[in-house]
Amino acid sequence: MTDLPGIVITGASGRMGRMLCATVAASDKARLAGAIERKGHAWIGRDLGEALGGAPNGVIVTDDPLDAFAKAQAVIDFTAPAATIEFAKIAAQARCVHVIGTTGFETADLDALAPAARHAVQIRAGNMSLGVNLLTQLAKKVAQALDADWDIEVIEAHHNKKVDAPSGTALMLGRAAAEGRGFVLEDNMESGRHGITGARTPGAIGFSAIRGGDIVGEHDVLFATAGERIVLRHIATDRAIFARGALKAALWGQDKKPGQYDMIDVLGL
Ligand SMILES: NC(=O)C1=CN([C@@H]2O[C@H](COP(=O)(O)OP(=O)(O)OC[C@H]3O[C@@H](n4cnc5c(N)ncnc54)[C@H](O)[C@@H]3O)[C@@H](O)[C@H]2O)C=CC1
Ligand SMILES: O=C(O)C1=N[C@H](C(=O)O)C[C@H](O)C1
Repeated sequence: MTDLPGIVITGASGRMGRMLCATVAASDKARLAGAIERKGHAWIGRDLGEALGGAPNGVIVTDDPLDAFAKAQAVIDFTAPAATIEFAKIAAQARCVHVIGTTGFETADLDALAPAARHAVQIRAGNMSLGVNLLTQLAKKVAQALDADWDIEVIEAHHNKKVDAPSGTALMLGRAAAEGRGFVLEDNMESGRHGITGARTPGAIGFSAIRGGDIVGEHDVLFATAGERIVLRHIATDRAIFARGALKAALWGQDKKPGQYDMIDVLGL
């Protein structure tokens, strides 16, 4: 046992869970304190290191988050909205920093997350990478600088197992552009065009989603007007960028007051 902050990974067997376990285990600033999977999962009761295909590491995968969170200082959670809402309540009880990478929340889900942040630090972002968070700032600036006759479209591409659309990142970029234009995204967004849609709604921010193969995550913010276009683009080729950002957030949150934060706060952008 060391004095390093202990971190629990939820959804440890998932695409991001595996990457997070490896990132925390390799860090000299944190220790891997626990691994959670859903009830009935084949990894429950197994040594995490062995389940990941390597040497035993002494971390036993559990479906009991309260016991695991109580022995840790932070939880990194890339799972699913319903699971994350439950983890938020338990992180608040255990006074653990809760880093939320999960996407696909409805408005009611976000409302359900809020009370837990009265007791614990909650850091949530649809994308934990430095590049995307920087791009949100650029999207806001460009949207602010251009006239309303520049149409804004967000185009995203992901692997064929992704369950939510638009992606959390696309929504972050769309929200930033809407903020630059001085409106709330939900008041003027268009997604899933199909059939006789009619002409584009002036001023709306449009969303398109591509799903295929093993694409890690690609996002364009397109600004288009008569005679010219600007494209802001981010391409993720390695999930390690998200895991590194999440670990940074977990460490950053250690001395912060309870409340809701995002990666702009963590990165100081
Ligand atoms: N914010 C960011 O930077 C990023 C966010 N994501 C988001 O993270 C989430 C997970 O993505 P992936 O790892 O690709 O999905 P995945 O499906 O590979 O993994 C999800 C894991 O969560 C586990 N899980 C689900 N319910 C659970 C519960 N109640 N208790 C414990 N474990 C539970 C599943 O068993 C699975 O192992 C998605 O919402 C995705 O959009 C993904 C990459 C980056
Ligand atoms: O599900 C994914 O894979 C990803 N999800 C996040 C999102 O919804 O934007 C971040 C990244 O693009 C990968």
